Amino acid sequence: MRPCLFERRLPPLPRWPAGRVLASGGGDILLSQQPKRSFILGVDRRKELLPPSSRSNSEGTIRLLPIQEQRLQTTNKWRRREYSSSSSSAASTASNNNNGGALPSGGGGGRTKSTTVNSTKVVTTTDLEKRIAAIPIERYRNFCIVAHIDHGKSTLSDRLLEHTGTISASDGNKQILDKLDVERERGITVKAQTCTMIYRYAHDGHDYLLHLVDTPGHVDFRAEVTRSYASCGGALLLVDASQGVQAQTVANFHLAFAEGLTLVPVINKIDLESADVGRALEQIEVAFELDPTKAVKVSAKTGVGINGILPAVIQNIPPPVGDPNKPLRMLLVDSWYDTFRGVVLLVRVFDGQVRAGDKLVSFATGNQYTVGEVGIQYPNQVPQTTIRAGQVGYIFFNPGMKRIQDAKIGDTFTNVGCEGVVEPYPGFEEPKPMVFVAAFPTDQSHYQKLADSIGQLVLNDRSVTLQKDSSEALGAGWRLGFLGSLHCSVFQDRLRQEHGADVIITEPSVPTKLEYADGTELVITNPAEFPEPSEDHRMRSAKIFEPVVRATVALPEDYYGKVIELLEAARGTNEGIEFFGNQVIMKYEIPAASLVDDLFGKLKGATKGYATLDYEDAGWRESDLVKLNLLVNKVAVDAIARIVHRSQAVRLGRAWVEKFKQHVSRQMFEIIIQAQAGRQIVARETLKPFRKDVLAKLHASDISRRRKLLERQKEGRKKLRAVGNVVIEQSSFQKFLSK
Ligand SMILES: Nc1nc2c(ncn2[C@@H]2O[C@H](COP(=O)(O)OP(=O)(O)OP(=O)(O)O)[C@@H](O)[C@H]2O)c(=O)[nH]1
Repeated sequence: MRPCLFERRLPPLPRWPAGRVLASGGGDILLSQQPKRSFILGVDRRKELLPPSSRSNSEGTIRLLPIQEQRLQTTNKWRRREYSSSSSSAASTASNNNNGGALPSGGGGGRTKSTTVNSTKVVTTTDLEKRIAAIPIERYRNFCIVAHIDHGKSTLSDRLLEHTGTISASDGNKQILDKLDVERERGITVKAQTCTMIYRYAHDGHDYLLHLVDTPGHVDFRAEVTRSYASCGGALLLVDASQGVQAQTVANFHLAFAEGLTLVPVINKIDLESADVGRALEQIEVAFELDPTKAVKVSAKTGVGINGILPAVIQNIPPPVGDPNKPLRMLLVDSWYDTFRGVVLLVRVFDGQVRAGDKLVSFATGNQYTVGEVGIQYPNQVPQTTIRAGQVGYIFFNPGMKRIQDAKIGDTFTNVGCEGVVEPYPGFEEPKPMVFVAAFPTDQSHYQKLADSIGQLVLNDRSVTLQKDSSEALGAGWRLGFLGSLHCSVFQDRLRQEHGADVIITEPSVPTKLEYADGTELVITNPAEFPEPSEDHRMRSAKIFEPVVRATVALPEDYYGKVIELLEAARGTNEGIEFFGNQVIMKYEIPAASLVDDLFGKLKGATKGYATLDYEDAGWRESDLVKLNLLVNKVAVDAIARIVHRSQAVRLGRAWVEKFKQHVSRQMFEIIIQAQAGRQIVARETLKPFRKDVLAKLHASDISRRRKLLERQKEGRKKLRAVGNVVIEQSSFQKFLSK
C-alpha cells in the first residue's frame, strides 16, 4: 500500500470541539466525528432507462419504459441527453481519448453485449470488461469529492468524467451526476452519485480503475456523504478559492478525517477574479494541517489544472484492500426501486466476487436471493460478468427483491453457506427525521392520486418517514418526516414537478419530548397531539424537551456583531468562537426549531450572503414550550397547531390571527379568530359579518318594527354561531400556509 500523503495528525480539534478522541497509539489518533444522526436516501436513477423504442433483450440491458418514465424522458431534454451522452461518450471514448479512458477499438472475443441506439453501436461490454479484468486491485482507487455547498464538486466530477473519456466533452454535458430535475434547477446535489472511470496514468503507462462519488454539500444530505465514505479510500477536499474555507468544508473535513480517508486538497475556481489562492492555501494549512504545497489548483469550469488531479489521486489515495478469492463480503451502500428489476442495490465488494446466478444471503434479514445481473455505473448502468473485491457496482436479483424495506442500507451480503466465516460490516445508523409537516390534497377526491405520488417518492427516498394523518379542517392526509428544511422543500418540489401534485403542506415543525414524573417518555411529532394539562393531569409535572443542534457558522469578521445578535435571538448558546484571518467560525447550540424557522435565510440576509452554516444533532434540551393553537369561533384548527417557546407565543399568535384574517372571506355572521397559548388567548381578530339591510323596505318612523327586525337578525346570527358551522374554504388554509 502506498504511504498516505497526509499523516493522521490531530487537527486543531480544541478549536472545533465536535470530536472525541477514541483511541490513540503509535502517533495515530482516531476521532469520532460521526454525526449522531445518519440518513438514508434512495436514488432516482430513471436516467438509466433506455428510450421506449428499445426492447428488453435476454440479458436485460435494454428495457421498455413505464409510462411515467417515458413522459419524463420526452419532456426532459437532460434525460434524453444523458442517454445519448452516455452512449456517445463510450463511442467517442474509443476515438477521442488519448488519456487512457478509451475502450480498445477492436472488440474482444467471447461473450459480447452491446446496446444500440438508432443502430449506432455504443457500448461493447466485453471490451470494457476485458480492460477492467486486466487491472489488479492495487490499481483501483475509490474516492469522493467533499466540499462546502457550491464549491464546484459536480462541475469537477464532469471534468474528470470527460478527462477519462467516460463522457464526451462535445456533448456540452453539465453536472452529469446531478440527475434529478430539482438538482439541476436548484443547482444543488441531493443524492450522492457514483461513476466508474478508467484512466491510463502516463507516468507508468498502466490503466487504473477509478471510482468517483459526487457527494451533496448541503447539511441535510450529510448521510449521503457519510455513507459514501464507506466505499472510499480517500477524498478530494475541494475549496473555492474565492470563498475559502466555509462551515461545511470544516464539517466535511472532520467527517472524512474521522473515517480515516486520505485527503487531497484541491483549490477550485482559480479563474475567478476574486480568487485568493494564497488565502485558501493558508486556511487549509491552519485549519486542517494539510500541506499546501500538495494542493492541486484548478478551474473545474475552464479545465485549467485538471490534469493534475488524477495523478494526485493515484499517488496519494491508497487502493482498497480485499481478496477476490475469499468468500463474498459485500456492503449495501444504497438502493433504489426499479419497476422491472425490483430493488437495485449499489454495493461495495470488500472480499470475493459476485456474478449473475450466485446465491446470496443478507446478514440483516436472513433472506436469500439469486443474483440476476451485476454491473458498474459508467456513468449509466453497464452490465458485467463479475464485480470483484475493491469494486463498487450495482446488482439486482432474479426474482427481484420486491420490498425496498428489505434492502437495509449498511447490510452485508455473502454467499449462502459462508455466513459463519464472514464478518459482517458494522452498518450505518438509522436516519432520524428532524422536520415534520402534514400534507393534504387540495381536493379530497384526489386523495388516492396524491397517495400514489407520495408513495412513489418515498420508495426512492428512504429517509422520509410517512404516516397517515387527518385534520378536521383539511381532511385526510399524511404526516411526513424529513432530515431538514431543505430536504422537506426538495421533496415538495419533486412532488409538484414529477407528479403534478396539488397539495397543501403545513408549516414545518420539530418533535417535542415529554418526560412524565414516573419516568415515562413520549416523543410527539404532531403538535395537535401535544396534551394540554386539562386533558392529561400528568402534564402538570411533566418536563418538556426540544431538540437542539450544534451549529458551526463561518462568516467574515465584519458581520460578527450582527450574527451574534441573530443567534442570541434564536435562543442559541455560545460554545466557542475562533478567528483565523478575517474569517470567524462560531460554535453555537441552537434549538432545532429556530433552524427550521429559516435561520439560514436570516443569516444570509444579515451577512449579504456570506455566512455559511452547518450543524449536527446535539440531543434534547429542557425548554419552556407551549402549544399555540389557532381558534376559529373557539374551535382549534388542528392542522395549524405548533409547539413554540413561551417567549415567542404572543408575537407568533399576533402574526397568525392577522394573516388568517386576510385570507378568510366574510360570512353571514361574525368570525372570531384567536391565538391560544396553553390556556391563554394571546391574540384576537374579528371578521365582521355581511349585513343584510333588513330595514330597507321599512318606513323610517316605524321604530318598534325596526327594533323587532334587528332583534330577529341578531337571534339568527346567534343560532348560526351556536352550531359553530364556520365554513372556511380550503383555499384560505392554502394561502395562510403558503409563505
Ligand atoms: N468560475 C468558476 N465557476 C465554477 C467553477 N467550478 C464550479 N463553478 C460554478 O459554481 C457553481 C456551483 O458548482 P457545482 O458544481 O454545482 O457545485 P457543487 O459543489 O456540486 O454544489 P452542491 O452539490 O450543491 O454542493 C456553478 O455555477 C458552477 O458553474 C470554476 O472552476 N470556476
